[in-house]
Amino acid sequence: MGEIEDGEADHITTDVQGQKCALVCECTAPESVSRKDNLPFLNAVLKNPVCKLYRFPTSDNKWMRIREQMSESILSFHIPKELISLQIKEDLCRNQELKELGELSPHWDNLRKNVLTHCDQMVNMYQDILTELSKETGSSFKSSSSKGEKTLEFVPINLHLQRMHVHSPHLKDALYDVITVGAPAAHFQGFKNGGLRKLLHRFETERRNTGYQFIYYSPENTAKAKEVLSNISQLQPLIATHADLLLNSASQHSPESLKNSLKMLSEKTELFVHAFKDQLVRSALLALYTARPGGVLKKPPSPKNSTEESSSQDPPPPMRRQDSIPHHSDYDEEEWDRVWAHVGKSLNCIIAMVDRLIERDGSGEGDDGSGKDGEKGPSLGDSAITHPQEDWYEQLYPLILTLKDCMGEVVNRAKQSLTFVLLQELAYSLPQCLMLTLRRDVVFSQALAGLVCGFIIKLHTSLYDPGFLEQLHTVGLIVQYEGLLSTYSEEIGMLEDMAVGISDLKKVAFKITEATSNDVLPVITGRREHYVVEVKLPGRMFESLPLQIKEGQLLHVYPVLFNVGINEQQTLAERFGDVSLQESINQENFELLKEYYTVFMEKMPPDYISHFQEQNDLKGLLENLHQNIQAKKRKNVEIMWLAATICRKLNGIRFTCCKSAKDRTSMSVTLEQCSILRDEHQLHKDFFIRALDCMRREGCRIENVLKNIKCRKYAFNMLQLMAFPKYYRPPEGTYGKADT
Ligand SMILES: O=P(O)(O)O[C@H]1[C@H](O)[C@@H](O)[C@H](O)[C@H](O)[C@@H]1OP(=O)(O)O
Repeated sequence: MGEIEDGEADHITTDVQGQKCALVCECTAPESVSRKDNLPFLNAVLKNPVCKLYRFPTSDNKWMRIREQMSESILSFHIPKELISLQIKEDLCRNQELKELGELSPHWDNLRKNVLTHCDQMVNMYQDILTELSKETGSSFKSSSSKGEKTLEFVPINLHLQRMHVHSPHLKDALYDVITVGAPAAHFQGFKNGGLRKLLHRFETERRNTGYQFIYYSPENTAKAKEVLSNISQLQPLIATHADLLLNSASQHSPESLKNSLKMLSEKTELFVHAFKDQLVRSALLALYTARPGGVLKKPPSPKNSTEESSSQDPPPPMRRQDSIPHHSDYDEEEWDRVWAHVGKSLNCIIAMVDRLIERDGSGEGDDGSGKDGEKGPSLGDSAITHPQEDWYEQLYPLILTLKDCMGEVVNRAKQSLTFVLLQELAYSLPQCLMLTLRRDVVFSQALAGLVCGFIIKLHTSLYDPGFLEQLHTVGLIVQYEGLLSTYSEEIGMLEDMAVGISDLKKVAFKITEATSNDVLPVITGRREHYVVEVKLPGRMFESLPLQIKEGQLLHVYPVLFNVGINEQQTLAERFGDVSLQESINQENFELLKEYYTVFMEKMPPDYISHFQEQNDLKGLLENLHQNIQAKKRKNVEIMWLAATICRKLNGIRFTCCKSAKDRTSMSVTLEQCSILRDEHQLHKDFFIRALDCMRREGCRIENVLKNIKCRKYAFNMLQLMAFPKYYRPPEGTYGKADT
């Protein structure tokens, strides 16, 4: 398999007989190292800890004590359930909007009916999955052997916190966390046609080139349509509430309160008006116009001057070629501008009226009703003529009604036109399009469960580190994934799924709130393009946070993935297959990591940076990583070590993944742990291999194998191991045929 050439296969195992490091004891008690008051919070999400204690010699012949801990998380099930509920809501809402699209010409109407049938089926499927998952109360672990189960599709495989706590004689205690989890992938759908990265690309290319019977909107524009729809649905009720509050202030005749209410109303209305500035709304309105019965243009609506990238080059479908084709001029493009501008004008009327009321209240003078700027809104009219003693409520009420009406009109038109954009996305290639959405949801759910788990643990361990908290709200957190998948056979598809799932995590932001009850489980809000995960902290912990975080500032994450296949399949890929997927993933993610580093250097305070630079040579490490990625060396595990080191130095969240997070992952995390002990805690160099073997033989990871497949053996055979890089081979007696 190649690795023998290096002269490394003389010993398949790295075990040194007779010279064992000491595994002092096993315990099941949760870790007691961090601040005690944080424990209930962490214990609410971590379950079934397995602990192992070791004692290893240091280079100056003292002893270091190591506590290794591995815990499951109830977030494995909680997050998928939260997410599926949200996705059902989002899809139900979209289906409703499709139904409310109004009258369409027969072609579009049939298309819509077809889309709705499939979308309803899809929602039913999500509901069934949610029902099944809800039966799993209290579950916190999905084993590797259940990875293909349909009802557990959204649940991450074998998710654990792998923690190493080091007490070394001369150094401060240190904690090293890695989240271990099976690569987020759609095992139930399988990998016959590849994974998301390829499938999405292929789907988009085909869709772009098959403009027949629907209008092509780019993924960016479809996403924009969803964003505007979501903004509308949030802003409209908010504006209505602020308008009612303004009326309330008016009836109380309170100038201060009136001013404040007006300020809020103005801000929200401006946001609302701004939301429609997009050219997409304009082009979508025209498109919808053509899809109404009789509303046909000579040409399909061309988004040439709009944000649209390309439109169908194919001839319009037959039903467009009617004799009674109206001219472009039949469509009054300016009507939208008028409707839209009415909202702004209505607001101006309200502002003018409030100014006038307050002014006259103060001066007791009369008014000619002409308004300050002389501009009259759509219905200000005679109601602007007012007197000091008049009821403020009476004066404002009709204006508020007008604002709400104008807003309703805008919302109605924009909603329908943008829903029409969504119909185009769904219209092509049903039901493949929905299966692709399902696949992306499944993969994302697994990735998100891991991320939330990692975030909460990171927050818990670094809660009293001011540098970390500053970084959290000014820069955001790097989340680094180490992938060990091969670029051969099925694992290509897994890696393609994983790459998209991890990249989709960019759409997630965190928000920390104060827990008001004992329920500290995270809550998710949002929709597919943008989710917010609310993490609740008990009062005392919440109080210690910086103001920006307490005020609800969104905290962002920057996911990066580096993959290096290490097994016999990777040897085949290198010899006879293709490793370009791994190469491009590593190259692309290196750029992302570099970008993060640049922002980190720019945004963190100068004092912090100068201290940071004294301690770390991040520039050098990044350069080294870059060179290793460019070098295109086989099984270059240096890439993983460098990426992990950079992540640790940048205070990031570490993940290690392979197909099941059981065998290869166990080899990698144990190697990482021992390498840290050697490089950071003066582990005696003669004991490096012994410590490694000891951990693999008796540590938490062999327990992980046991809990997954009920057998205490890593699922490797001798032949496979010959292909593994040297330090990834477990000791004799710990591997063999296992029924996985
Ligand atoms: O935890 P993994 O490394 O993904 O487990 C693999 C193992 O590496 C491989 O040798 C073995 O043949 C199996 O394919 C394992 O995967 P399972 O998902 O079957 O546990």
